[in-house]
Amino acid sequence: MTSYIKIPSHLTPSDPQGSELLARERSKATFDVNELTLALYGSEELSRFKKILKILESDPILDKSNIYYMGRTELFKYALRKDKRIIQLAATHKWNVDEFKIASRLVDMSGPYSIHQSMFLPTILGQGTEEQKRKFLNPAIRHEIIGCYAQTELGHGSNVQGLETTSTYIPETDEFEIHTPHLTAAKWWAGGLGRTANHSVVMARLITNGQDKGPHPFIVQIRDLTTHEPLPGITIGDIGPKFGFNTTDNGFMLFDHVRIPRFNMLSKFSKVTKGTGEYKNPPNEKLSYGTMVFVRSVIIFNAGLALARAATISVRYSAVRRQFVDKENPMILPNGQVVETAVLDYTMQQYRLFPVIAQAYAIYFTGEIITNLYKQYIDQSSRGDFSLLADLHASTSGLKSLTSDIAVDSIEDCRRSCGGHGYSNFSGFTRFYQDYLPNTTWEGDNYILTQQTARYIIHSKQQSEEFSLRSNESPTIFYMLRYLSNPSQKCTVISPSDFKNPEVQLAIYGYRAAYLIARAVDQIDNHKKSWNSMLVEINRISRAHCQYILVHNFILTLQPQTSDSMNEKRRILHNSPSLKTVLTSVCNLFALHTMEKNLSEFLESGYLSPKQSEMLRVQISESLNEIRPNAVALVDAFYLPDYLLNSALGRYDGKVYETMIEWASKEPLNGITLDINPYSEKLFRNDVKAKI
Ligand SMILES: CCCCCCCCCC/C=C\CCCCCCCCCC(=O)SCCNC(=O)CCNC(=O)[C@H](O)C(C)(C)COP(=O)(O)OP(=O)(O)OC[C@H]1O[C@@H](n2cnc3c(N)ncnc32)[C@H](O)[C@@H]1OP(=O)(O)O
Ligand SMILES: Cc1cc2nc3c(=O)[nH]c(=O)nc-3n(C[C@H](O)[C@H](O)[C@H](O)COP(=O)(O)OP(=O)(O)OC[C@H]3O[C@@H](n4cnc5c(N)ncnc54)[C@H](O)[C@@H]3O)c2cc1C
Repeated sequence: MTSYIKIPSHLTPSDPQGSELLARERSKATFDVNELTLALYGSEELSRFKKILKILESDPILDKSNIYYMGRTELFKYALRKDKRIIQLAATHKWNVDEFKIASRLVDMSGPYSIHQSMFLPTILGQGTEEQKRKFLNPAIRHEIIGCYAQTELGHGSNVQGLETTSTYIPETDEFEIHTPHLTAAKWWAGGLGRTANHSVVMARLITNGQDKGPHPFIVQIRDLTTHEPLPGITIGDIGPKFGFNTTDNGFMLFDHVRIPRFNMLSKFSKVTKGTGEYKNPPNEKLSYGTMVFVRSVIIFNAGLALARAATISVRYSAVRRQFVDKENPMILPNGQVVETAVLDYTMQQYRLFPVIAQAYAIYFTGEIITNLYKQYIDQSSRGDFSLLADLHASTSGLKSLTSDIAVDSIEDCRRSCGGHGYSNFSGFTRFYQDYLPNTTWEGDNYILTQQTARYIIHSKQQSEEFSLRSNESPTIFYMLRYLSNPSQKCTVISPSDFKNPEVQLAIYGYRAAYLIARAVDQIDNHKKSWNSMLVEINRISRAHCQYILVHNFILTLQPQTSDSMNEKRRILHNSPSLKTVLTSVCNLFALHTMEKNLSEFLESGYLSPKQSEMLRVQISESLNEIRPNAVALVDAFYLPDYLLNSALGRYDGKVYETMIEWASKEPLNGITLDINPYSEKLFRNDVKAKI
């Protein structure tokens, strides 16, 4: 890339250098970083990750050094080029789906094909018959057709039952007619629709024999495969600039009585019979919402990765950034020189950043568990057993909401923890934050989704006689029985270190959740409170329940398991006392910091006393001290390469200042000649200064 300013090459940052500071941090670690990385990835995935990284890093088309200077159109073209390149590389190197996902994660830019891969393919896979898969899935996997997922409309997104687009069965021709009856029925937001897709999953109300059967998925070809023009009766466009996610062409679409064959209704679960138009009910009414359950489970896992990334940048930078001399405890180099204190040594910075490391680990482990639960559901449902669906829907809804909220808040906290440089695009936070942000809205607005979780839990409590039976089918709410059966118990903590006991932590979380649930049920059942009047409480219930799940899963991950049930990753963890020790500190910090952030609810439940809450704070400070020597190593273990981070602040080698000035010298604004005379006619001369 072109530099427009020559930076004097003899200048280096004042000592100590960033690389030296990070090396000192790394030498303090009490555990083997490589071992923890292996326990997170597993040896097979790690070696695939390294192999793919090497390919991507050296590919000129996937070079990221210019992207901070691009505007929307240029960025979009870059995104299209890189999407094509990944597909070509996948073919050359024969990548499987997991390898393809690794490459997409590393390249880290939503693109015109993202929704094709994340929603169009999974919808056909999950909702199509074998015949439909042969017709649509195989060419879609080969990217011979490119699809999008058009569910949301201009007037409705959250309320799927309120969608207005219709798909009416026409027995005479054995077709469906897709139509947009009102402006509010215009499809809106679909990723890849604006300029790219030639096919779409369209969620439309199925009307047959005059009866409205509600939203169902249909495959509609929307553009000509040769000219790429919209097909007759279809109007399509890009919806315009957005807060972020500008590398994807989110689009709008209107249908004017467009006919498609009956075959194109995805019919794995519900069908319309040829000629009679008879409707066959699905085994569960909500199976057509299946793609949303899948994507929500992916969002939970991705929240852990986003937190790991934010923590990596901010912790490394805080170890390099120095500000003021802490006179009571100055930073002294091996040569005796007193230097300014690394900002990571300020306890306030630790209190802001170390919980983010803990959130990343906590959500990563739950992400893995939810991914496995989803796989188990898919396995059972292929045999006609849908018993896990209600619990899976409830837990993915609440966890998607909680984890993406945590991630959005923490990414911004991490960015601010980098001071002024956090505001520069070179921090690696700007596009990352903008592109992450819609995770709190898409795939279900986070406040709406908590109603799904709370409703499931409240129903379970209301049917408490059968609750014990149902809890066997409901792996995520079994805990409640224990606490509901003895509501007057008190927390047993008598000293700060008692808070480190996992049983104590689970009891505190369990009582608080059970208390909120019992109180809401009382308000609804005995005081006839309306659902709407209870929405704030309902949100609290879902969050309390999901925080319990996160803490529970972290503790479970660290507990000894029978060797048969242990996979390679868990075996590495359990065979290493030093890993278990450091992750136990991280787990404690997650549990206790989350508790402190929600202290009013724990106190209100009466289970925790004000005296105990003081001890809680003492123990949090203790946990921060435990983590301090391992902070950099704990983020290094995430193994997020510089290629992914694209951050001057979070570089592995600590060369923060050298990179900041080098990247600034490439700002194209530095290359244009300006006429700043306010009286001259010309505002700009676009001639570029001599290139260096
Ligand atoms: C070769 C290359 C291969 C490459 C492969 C690469 C693969 C990469 C994979 C990567 C994957 C993902 C990456 C992540 C990127 C994500 C990008 C996402 C982009 C954004 C896309 C979108 O936003 S699409 C639109 C999403 N829209 C929504 O989410 C809408 C939200 N609203 C709803 O879901 C519903 O309206 C509602 C749940 C809020 C309410 O529904 P409804 O009114 O119908 O129901 P009720 O509330 O009355 O409930 C009735 C009962 O139904 C139960 N229910 C509801 N929903 C579900 C469900 N989904 N599943 C199961 N059950 C459900 C509900 O609990 C009620 O039950 P009962 O109480 O028992 O009656
Ligand atoms: C970047 C991006 C990409 C997207 N990609 C796609 C895509 O590819 N395909 C697709 O189909 N869609 C897509 N969407 C749309 C997305 O799924 C919806 O925007 C989302 O589901 C929220 O719905 P809404 O916009 O209707 O919000 P609304 O429901 O209108 O929400 C507005 C406000 O009302 C509140 N609210 C609404 N109802 C209730 C209630 N019952 N109780 C309490 N509060 C309520 C909400 O909490 C929110 O604060 C995308 C959106 C974005 C931002």
